[in-house]
Amino acid sequence: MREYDDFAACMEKVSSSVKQVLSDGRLCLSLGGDHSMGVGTIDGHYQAKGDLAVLWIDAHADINTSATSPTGNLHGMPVALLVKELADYWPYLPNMDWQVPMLSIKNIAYIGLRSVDEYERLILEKFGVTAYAMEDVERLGVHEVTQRALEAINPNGERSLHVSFDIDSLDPLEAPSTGTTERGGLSLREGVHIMETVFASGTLGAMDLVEVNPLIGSEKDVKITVDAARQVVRAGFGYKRRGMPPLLKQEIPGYQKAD
Ligand SMILES: NC(=[NH2+])NCCC[C@H](N)C(=O)O
Ligand SMILES: [Mn+2]
Repeated sequence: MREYDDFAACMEKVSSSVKQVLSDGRLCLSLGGDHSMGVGTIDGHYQAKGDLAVLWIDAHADINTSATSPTGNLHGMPVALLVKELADYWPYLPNMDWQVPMLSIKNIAYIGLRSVDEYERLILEKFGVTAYAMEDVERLGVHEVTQRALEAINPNGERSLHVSFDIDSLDPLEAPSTGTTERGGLSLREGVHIMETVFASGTLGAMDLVEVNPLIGSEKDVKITVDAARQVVRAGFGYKRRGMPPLLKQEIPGYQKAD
């Protein structure tokens, strides 16, 4: 596993920071960076709120173990580290004793998949994971897919929702500055719609926005990628494309009473 020691040390800190923010009664937004970050953010969320629902929006399933990964890259493994159903498929991991896989694989749903490794596919099938790939977005439309995903993992809206949004879920035309682009992805509009639906559910506890890499691509590539990330995030926290009235003043300026 590449850069394992840094990962283990860093995630323990991420987990305790996220736990702290959520225990203070705030919402938590984590920006990345490598998607392996989800191990820390979701662990911290779980410790603060207990039973969670996780919406994983990604081109990839990120559910490889060290034994199935074709690359050894930790950003392809976070979901497998988090779920209890896969705990017995890992060797002993040094410096990860703080992390106990508590999440049920039944409480995770994917949207946007289009690059899934063979053993990842086997895992998704074996455990009946809720997974809406790009062909499902085409068939059902993004609104229906998002509603069904949320219904599957959080039917009563009682669980705190964690959204882990990988910018590579978007089409590389919309978000080129990321390490593992896959063509044929979500449009920015679809990404924004998913997050508007999440906001409307009133269940969001914490969100990750990951894999934005400003070292990849031209200045223009970086600009459109960061702007896409910004739009996705603000939709999740309540921004409306139809516009927002002023927060403080509710009178229209310039009014003069005719006499
Ligand atoms: N977060 C990501 N960009 N993940 C890409 C994972 C690619 C591949 N499935 C792997 O395990 O290496
Ligand atoms: Mn990912």
